[in-house]
Amino acid sequence: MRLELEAKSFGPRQVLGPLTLSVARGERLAILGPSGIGKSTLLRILAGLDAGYRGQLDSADRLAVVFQEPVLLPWRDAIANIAIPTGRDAATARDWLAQVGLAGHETKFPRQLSLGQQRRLALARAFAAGPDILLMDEPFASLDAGTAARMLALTDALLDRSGAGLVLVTHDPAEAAALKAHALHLTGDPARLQKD
Ligand SMILES: Nc1ncnc2c1ncn2[C@@H]1O[C@H](COP(=O)(O)OP(=O)(O)OP(=O)(O)O)[C@@H](O)[C@H]1O
Repeated sequence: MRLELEAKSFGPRQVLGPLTLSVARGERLAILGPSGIGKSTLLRILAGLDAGYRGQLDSADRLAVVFQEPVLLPWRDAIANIAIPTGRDAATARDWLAQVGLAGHETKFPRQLSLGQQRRLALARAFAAGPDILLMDEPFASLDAGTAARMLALTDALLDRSGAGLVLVTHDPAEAAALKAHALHLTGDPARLQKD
């Protein structure tokens, strides 16, 4: 996918652009920058969730998005949380749960899972959709160090296995390094992308 962003504004205030970003299967990018610079805004544009900008987004790729909040179906168990949004059957959903270390939790509801487990469920759902490109917005924030490290390793392994590309939004350069992602920095006002 490729984004040529001339400008993104909220009211009179331009927050982003001009900037260009492209990513393909097998490539990993991390978008770094301080709070409020426009990282989430950029990711939402890439995900097609915000069409209010000047520029062009070209994407024939299948995308999956992982947000900081796991955004699960509260009244459905873990299997249904994968099967319903992705259209996969229960056996496939079960297999994905096992791959993210959630075997034995198949019939639990999201509220019966810890935040780390909910995040892994959201990760399994994203990969179950078979994306070409995975878009992630701070998915490792507010986890304890051990849980975050395990989830980073899991994400790395699933990206390797699936061949999916990655755009990771984070304020933490260590996460970019752990995922072997090429780091791009948002800087300035309005913010533009700068290579390492
Ligand atoms: N819906 C909106 N309406 C008006 N301003 C907005 C809106 N969404 C974001 N902004 C502003 O745009 C700028 C970029 O916000 P954004 O959430 O993309 O930053 P961020 O880098 O993701 O920050 P954080 O790391 O804290 O999540 C901020 O100044 C924010 O206040």
